[in-house]
Amino acid sequence: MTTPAVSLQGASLSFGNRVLWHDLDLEINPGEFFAVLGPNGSGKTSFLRVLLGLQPLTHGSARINGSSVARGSRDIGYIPQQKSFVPGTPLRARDLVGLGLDGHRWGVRLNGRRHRRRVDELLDLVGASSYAEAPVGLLSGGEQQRLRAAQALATDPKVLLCDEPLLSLDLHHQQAVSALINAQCHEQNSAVVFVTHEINPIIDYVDRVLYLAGGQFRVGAPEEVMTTEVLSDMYNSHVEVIHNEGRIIVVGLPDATTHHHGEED
Ligand SMILES: Nc1ncnc2c1ncn2[C@@H]1O[C@H](COP(=O)(O)OP(=O)(O)OP(=O)(O)O)[C@@H](O)[C@H]1O
Repeated sequence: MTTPAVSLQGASLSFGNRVLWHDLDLEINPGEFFAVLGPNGSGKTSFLRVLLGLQPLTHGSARINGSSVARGSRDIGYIPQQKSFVPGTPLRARDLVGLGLDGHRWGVRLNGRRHRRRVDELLDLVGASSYAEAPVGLLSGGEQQRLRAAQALATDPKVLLCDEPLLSLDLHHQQAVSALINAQCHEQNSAVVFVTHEINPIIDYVDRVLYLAGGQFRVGAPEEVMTTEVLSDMYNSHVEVIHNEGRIIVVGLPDATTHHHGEED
């Protein structure tokens, strides 16, 4: 039996009397593309922070490849939610990607030429070759974001955690970066946990979703979770889900962050 890449047992996370999720049992397998969806403040980033070992659970346990979560795990690649590098950051684009390769401190260190070739390959895959030598602080938000994706993929991680990795990318680069993440998942057998507000750019790749809203969660295939019935129940308000030509359109979302099940508003 394969060890799950990610495993949560009886996991709950609350801040004060605010419950983000409660009693979550979940296993994510190697080679599975797992999307985490939900409105602002529903706990998507907190979910990644639990897996990164940065956020303790209120109850339950979280494991990565069979071991308790720990900060700095070499099994994990992470594309953080976008924050800009300041203009004076003393790194070129290729240095940033190279840091991903160098992160394998105990692994086989690539020699100079192979290192350079791999960095060039990754820069090319995210369409960043033309600005390889540019200081990162001078690049646009989307250009920086593509480098972060390349850096995370450089480590060939067993578990790839992505926090809104397509944010501020144009359509062409959204497609390129999501295809690259999909290849890491379905060809290299990494488990991908992909936080997003919008499922459509990755709809062809997603195996299962975790939908968080109003202190509740649902897990299942997109067609099981993204339905009028399920989302209306979670939001406690009528939400219409339209499936059209392979896309999912959700209409009439209330502000779920101010409504918490089990609480008096
Ligand atoms: N350390 C903390 N202490 C107290 N509250 C916190 C802490 N971390 C997160 N929260 C709260 O938990 C909620 C969930 O935050 P989180 O960033 O996980 O949401 P999110 O789903 O990623 O939101 P967004 O879509 O806006 O990025 C927020 O209301 C946030 O203020």
